[in-house]
Order: sequence, then structure tokens, then C-alpha cells
Amino acid sequence: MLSSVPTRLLTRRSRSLSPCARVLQTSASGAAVQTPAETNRNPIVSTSRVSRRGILSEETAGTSVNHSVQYHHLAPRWLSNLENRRSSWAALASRGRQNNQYWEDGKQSGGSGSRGSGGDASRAGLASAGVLTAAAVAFCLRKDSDNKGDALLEAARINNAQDVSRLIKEGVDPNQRHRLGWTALMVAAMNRQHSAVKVLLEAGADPNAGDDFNNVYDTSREKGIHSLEVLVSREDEFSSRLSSRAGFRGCTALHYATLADDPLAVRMLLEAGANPLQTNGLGHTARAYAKEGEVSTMLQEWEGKFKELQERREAEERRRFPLERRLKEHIIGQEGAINTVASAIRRKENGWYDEEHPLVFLFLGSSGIGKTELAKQVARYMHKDVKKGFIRMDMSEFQEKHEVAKFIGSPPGYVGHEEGGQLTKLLKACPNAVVLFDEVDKAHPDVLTIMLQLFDEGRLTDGKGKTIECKDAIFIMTSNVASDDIAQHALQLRQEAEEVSRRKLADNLEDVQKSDDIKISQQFKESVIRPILKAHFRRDEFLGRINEIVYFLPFSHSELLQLVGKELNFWAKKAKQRHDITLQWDRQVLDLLAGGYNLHYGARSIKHEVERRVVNQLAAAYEQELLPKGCTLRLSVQSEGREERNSPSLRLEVVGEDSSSKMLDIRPPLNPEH
Ligand SMILES: Nc1ncnc2c1ncn2[C@@H]1O[C@H](COP(=O)(O)OP(=O)(O)OP(=O)(O)O)[C@@H](O)[C@H]1O
Repeated sequence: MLSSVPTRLLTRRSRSLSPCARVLQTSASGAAVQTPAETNRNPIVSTSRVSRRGILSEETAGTSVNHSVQYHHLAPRWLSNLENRRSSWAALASRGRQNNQYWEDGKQSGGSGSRGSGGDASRAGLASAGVLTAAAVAFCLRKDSDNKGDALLEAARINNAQDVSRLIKEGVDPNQRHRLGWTALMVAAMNRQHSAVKVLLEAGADPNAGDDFNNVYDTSREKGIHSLEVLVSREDEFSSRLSSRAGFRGCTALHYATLADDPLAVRMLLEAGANPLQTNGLGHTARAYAKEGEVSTMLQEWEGKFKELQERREAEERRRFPLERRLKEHIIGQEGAINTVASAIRRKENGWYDEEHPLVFLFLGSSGIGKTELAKQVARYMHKDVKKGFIRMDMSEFQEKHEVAKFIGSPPGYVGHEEGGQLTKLLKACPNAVVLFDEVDKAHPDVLTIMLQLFDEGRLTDGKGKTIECKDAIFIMTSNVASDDIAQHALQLRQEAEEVSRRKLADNLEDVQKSDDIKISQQFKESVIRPILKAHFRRDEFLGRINEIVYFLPFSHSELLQLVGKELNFWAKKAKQRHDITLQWDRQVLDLLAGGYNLHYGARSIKHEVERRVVNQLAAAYEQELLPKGCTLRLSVQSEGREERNSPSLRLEVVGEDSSSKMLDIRPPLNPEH
């Protein structure tokens, strides 16, 4: 389809769509090329009239409407709207300047009116007139606050620092946004209005706020406003020097000052705390838009300073709130695993590691025990909430030889060559991601060979022959191999620890060890686990490239109680949010539900037990309209009057305001006649 588009248009379009000067233009052959003459020119700065006509022709393409007629028909209407808005801002600004006099006059006229009146009727008339006036004033004030916001944006655009300052004093938010998304500071920065920039920054305008405006078409669609009106507003109320098609979402005042090639505004913004590393929606920092020269040099210098500062801040944050503590907020138990992983990451973060190789872990242990959860939390820590920072590959999908191609992409001439590989595509987007290879033991040996190259060299070559450097990535493999042996060994260690603590307690000795604090012995690792792994992976060099083998152990009783508590809290929060019901429980409930733990399903068995024994009852009681809105429910263990061989069950009661309680008679759903 593209071949039918004239090359001239393609070139124009790609230039305006891609704001980064170093990003592509399209050559006649369709290949991406970079023209040296263009590298120092800003492609998102354009001339206005051409783009107005351009937008019109794109929107009505395929229809028989005469563009020129439509433009001439619509444009005057919006321009006259704009003129009206401008004169109302001007009126507001001048009224503001005489504000005191305005209100004084009002008072005086009211005063003389009351002096001149005598009878009740006229007083009543005045009273009702007063109410109406108050309502009108209230309406005007509300209207005023909208208008004042617009007036601030306009004052910033024309560098009327006095009005900017006065409007802010009158309560207008210095971060006030235009209805299409930009702030007063962005307008001032784009238009080189230094006095306005200064006043806005002093008043607390955020130099790191990003523009909500993307391009004319998107904004028109999002706001339901005709694109020509959006275009006219953007050009007349923001700047007419920018392309209507380039993406601006997330651009900060610093991006705009850079686009305007204005060293003074750039410096003012940087000194006020603008982050030169902040990227816009397209992932570009301000420097990506800078012409070679003063602005570019300044931004580069500040980027360096900012990085240093950021690193110092992060180091301080790490000291104050160590990774172990963060991980423990989300993961119950697994102390040994958390400590091993956190120590390795600490070494990496502080430069005590081999930068030629990525970090590689193998997480071993049974199902539902926190292996994936720990990997996710590590990714969250390393990449904040950036989604592409966590890559998850289910290795059971790569069991066959031919599935190697799915992993890294097929070579030229093979089916799917153009698609690329699943791993290579994701790694390309984030080469320092945390990559989880789930159930690695299921992968085909050829896939393991590729992984070995990846772990060994820190780089991966895809089907197209392109190499991705990923020495900074963290690779985590999980496996259930040897999980029964690990679980049995841990249970045995726990029993021994309990026995020792019981004896110490009986002898009144002080250093009683908690049964949770158990450690897999080196001897067990070497004599039991390693041979199993060797037999399975059959490659010493593969095991040799793993930095840490991390062991996940079955939960102790106290950890199970915490897991049950976490689950109940989850449902209590939902009950409150969705039905305004407060859920409480006794300690025995935790013990009872912890009994549902199954070694093979881990924390998942606790989740199921809570759903089966608690949530199902709640849902049935709700359906049978037994739960008054706003009530408090208490869960307790029912054991009285039951024969010993019967397992205890859960009882659900509604607690009254006087602390009296009434047991709920919930009919089993399969027996509605009960
Ligand atoms: N130690 C834990 N602390 C808190 N929640 C946990 C813990 N272990 C597991 N969970 C919860 O149980 C669920 C399953 O855990 P996860 O996915 O980490 O299991 P896994 O060990 O990777 O098992 P599998 O090998 O079956 O994938 C998740 O919802 C997780 O939040």
C-alpha cells in the first residue's frame, strides 16, 4: 500500500512523526536513511499554514469535500471564538488590575441603594435582588476561575509577568493546564518568555510536568473536538512553530525550551530542578531535540550532574531501606532465598561484580512457594514499575528442537523470519531486564545451548544476525527438579530444630533457635542436589555459569499463619470496598485454615482453603441476603457440641453494636429447601 504513496509525502510524514533528529527518514527505496544535513535541524518545528491545510486534507481524504472551501468556512469561526476568548482574558486582566476599585464600587452602590430606600417592599425587593446578585456573583466567580486559568496561560504566552504573578496571588494554580493539556510554564518556555518562566518557577510551577497534548489528531479524538479547532488552538495559544503530527505527550517545559533553542530558559529550568534525563512519551530526553551548540552542551553537562545525584540518592535510599526489607514486605518466609538474592544484587549495584557476565540464578523448590514472586519483586525493585523490565518465558513452550526458532527468531528464508524471536524481541526493548525462565528443566537441550551463550557472553544473536548486548540483565531460572528432596530435607531440619528448642526451653537455656531459621547444609547441596541437577541438565558448564542456586523451603507453621492472615486481609479489604462489610476473625481461625496447607501446592493451597471455607460462605450469605449493609462479621471456630472425630468448622456471626452476636444460618447452595 505504501508504494502507492508518493515518496515526497513519505519523507515529509516520517520526518514530522519522528521528533528525534537522529530518527529515520524514508528513502525512495523505503529503507531508513539519515541525512547529515538534517541531523542539526529540528523536524518537529514546522510552518503553520501548510500544516493547517495538511490536516484538513488528511481528515477528509476520500470524500468529495473541497478542502479549501471547508477551511475558509470553519477557520473564521474558531478564530473569532479565539478573539472573543482573548478579549475576555484581556478584560479579566484589566479588571484584576483595578480589582479593589471594582469591589469598592460595588459596595458603594449597594450602600447608597439602601440609604435611598425606605419601605419593607423595597427592602424585600432589595433582599431578593441581593440573593440573585449573590448567585450571579457566585456563578461569575466560578466562571472567573476557569477564565483566570486561561488568562494565566495567555499572560505566560505574551510574557506578561505582572499578570502571571497577580493571577497566581489570586489563587490560580501555577500548574494550571490548558484544556488541551499543556501548562503555562510550557507555553512560556516554548515562546522564550523569560520573565514569565521566572515568575512561574518561583511560584512553584512543576518543571517536570509532562504535556497531555499529543498531536492534533489524537487530541481531537480524545477530547471530541474538531481537529481544525485543536490545530488553531495549538498554533495560536501555544506555538505555531511545531508540527501538528509529531507526538508531544510527556514533553516537559525543558523539552520545549530546547525545541525553542533557548539557552537562558533551559538554564532557568535546570536550576529550578528540571530533570534532563526525563523522557517524553516517545522515550526522548530534551537533549534528543537539541541543536548542536550551547543548549546541547548544557544539557549534556547537567545530565551528568543529575545522574551522579540520582545515584547518590539511590545509594542513600538503599542504605536506609535495604533490599532485604523491601522483599520481605511482599514475601513471607524464604529468608535464605531473599538474603542470597539481595546480597548478589547488592554486589552488582555497588560495582563488586564481574561486569563481563550477567547475574544468573537458579531457583529450586516446590510449587507455589514464592519463586516467581521473588523474581517479580526483584524486577520491580530494579525497574520500578516499568513493565518491560520483567520478561517471563515459559520454557515448557520450548521443548522441541524446532522451537529454538520461536526463542530467538528464524534465520533468513525460513517461516517467521520477519517476526523475530520471543526472547530477542523483549530483550531488545529492555537489555537490562530481569528475565525469568520458568521450568527451565523442560527446555530442549538446543535451547539450553543458546542460554549458555547468553549467560557466558552476555549477548545473544537473533535469527537476523543482530546481536543484543545484555550483560546488565539478571537471569533467573526456576525448576521443580529435586523439589521433593529439598522439601523432605527442610522438614527434617525443622523437626530437629523444634526438638532442640523444646529441649532448650525445658532446660531454661537462652539461645532458643526458632524452627523457621533452618539452612540447607553444604553437604546436602553437594551430595544430593548437584548430582540430580547434573543428571538432568547433563552439562557441567551450564551449571558452572549459575552464580547462585537458591533454595526455597516449605513454609513453617508461623509462616502459614502469616499467609492465611494475608489472604484474609485481602478478602476483608474487598468486603469493605465492595459491600461495606467489616470482617474480623479469631486467632484459631488462622490455625484452622493453615491446616489446609499442601506441600505440593504451597501458598496456592492456602489461597484455595480460604476461598473454599470463607469466601464461599460469604458469597452464599450475601446471596441469601443475610448480610445487612454496613455490618460487622466475625469468623470463629466452631467446635462445641461436635464429636471429636469431626473436624472443627468455621462459624460466621453478625456482630451487633452492643457486641451481641447472631450466628448466620447459611443454607448450603445445593440444598435450597434446608
Ligand atoms: N513466600 C510467599 N509469600 C507470599 N506469597 C507467596 C509466597 N509464595 C507464594 N506466594 C503466592 O502464591 C502464588 C504462587 O506463587 P509463585 O508464583 O511465586 O509460585 P512458584 O514458587 O513460582 O511456583 P510455580 O513453580 O508453581 O510457578 C502467588 O500468588 C504468590 O503471591
